[in-house]
Amino acid sequence: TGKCVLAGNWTNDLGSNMTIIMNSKCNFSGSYSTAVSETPEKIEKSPLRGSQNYRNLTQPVFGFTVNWTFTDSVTVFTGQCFVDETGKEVLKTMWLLRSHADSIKDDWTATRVGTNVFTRQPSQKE
Ligand SMILES: O=C1C=CC(=NNc2ccccc2C(=O)O)C=C1
Repeated sequence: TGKCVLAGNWTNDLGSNMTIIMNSKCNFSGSYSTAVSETPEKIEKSPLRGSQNYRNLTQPVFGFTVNWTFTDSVTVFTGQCFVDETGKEVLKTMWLLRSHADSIKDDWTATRVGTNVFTRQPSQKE
C-alpha cells in the first residue's frame, strides 16, 4: 500500500477546497473554502484544526474541526487517507455539521451527518 499524506490541497465532491499544514507529526491546521452556503454571505475561508494517528503513518486516520466564519456552526470530519487502486490519494470522510439552535427545544434538529470524499486539488503546475 502506498503512502497517503494529509498535508497539501484537497477538494471534495461539493467542490469545496481545503489546505492542510502539518504542525507536528500528528497535529495540523489549515483553511477551508466552502463551495456551499445557506446564507448569501460572501464566502470566506474558515480555519480548521485536527490530528492524525500516532503510529501507522502509511494510510493515517484523522479528525478535524472546521469553525465556519460566516455562520454559527461547526463541522467535524473524521476519516482515513487512502491510496486507491490507481495510486491516487483520497480522503474518505464522514462529517457532523452542528448548527446553532436558539433553544434547547430545537437541539434535536441541529446536527446533520453526511459523507465527503476529498481528492488532491490539481496544483497550478498541472
Ligand atoms: O454556512 C455554512 C455552514 C456550513 C457549511 N458546511 N459545509 C460543509 C458541511 C459538511 C461537509 C462539507 C461542507 C463543505 O462546505 O464542503 C457551509 C456553509
